[in-house]
Amino acid sequence: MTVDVKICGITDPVALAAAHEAGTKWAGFVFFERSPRHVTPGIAAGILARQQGAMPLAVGLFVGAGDDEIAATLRDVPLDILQIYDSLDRARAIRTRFGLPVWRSCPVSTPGDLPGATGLDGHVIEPRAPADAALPGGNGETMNWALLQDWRPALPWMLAGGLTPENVALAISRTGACAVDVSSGVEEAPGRKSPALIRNFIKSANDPCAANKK
Ligand SMILES: O=C(O)c1ccccc1N[C@@H]1O[C@H](COP(=O)(O)O)[C@@H](O)[C@H]1O
Repeated sequence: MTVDVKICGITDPVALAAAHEAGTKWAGFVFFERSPRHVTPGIAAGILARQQGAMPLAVGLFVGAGDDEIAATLRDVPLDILQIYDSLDRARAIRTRFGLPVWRSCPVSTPGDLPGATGLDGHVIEPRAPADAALPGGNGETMNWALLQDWRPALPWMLAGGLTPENVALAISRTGACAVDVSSGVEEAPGRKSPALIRNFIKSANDPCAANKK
């Protein structure tokens, strides 16, 4: 079984090329100004334009964004999927308005937080950020994987939160995730992706024995 990987918070063409060559399925661009990985639509469009030939699916990450902001971004950037940090109703409205697949980020701290059949296209399952955190995600915090043990997901989902080349295989074996999402765990500094860490992460995610090597 191949585990699909999303490398989130791409800020330069070298990182996108490294992620693509290593086999990532999705490349995420963060359109949230408070993030150290924030890119403008112009920067994201420029990075995508530099990538020749085949390329990962482009995911745009939005936090509490209005329709005008999303529409303006889509005018410049050929996004394939929208990753939304907002209420379920708002995520559904965005899906209807823009006609693109929508993945909703779901902060999980109890089993009751796990989503059912929402009518969206998928969910990103991640830890609930502390109330005083500057960002709702991308904080390098790991969630309690045991919460997912008896969950029967109704839609595609990916596991996120504090994943690294060192712990991703264990996370997959504990949760049964078929897709994983990483941002800070493949960086050499906030907002600066490391091609070597990206390669190691994707390799570990697909090495069934890596969880036993720790
Ligand atoms: O990456 C960011 O800067 C970010 C900002 C605001 C919301 C979400 C963000 N990232 C997402 O958070 C999770 C986990 O990230 P990490 O691996 O723990 O750093 C992931 O879904 C990112 O896409």
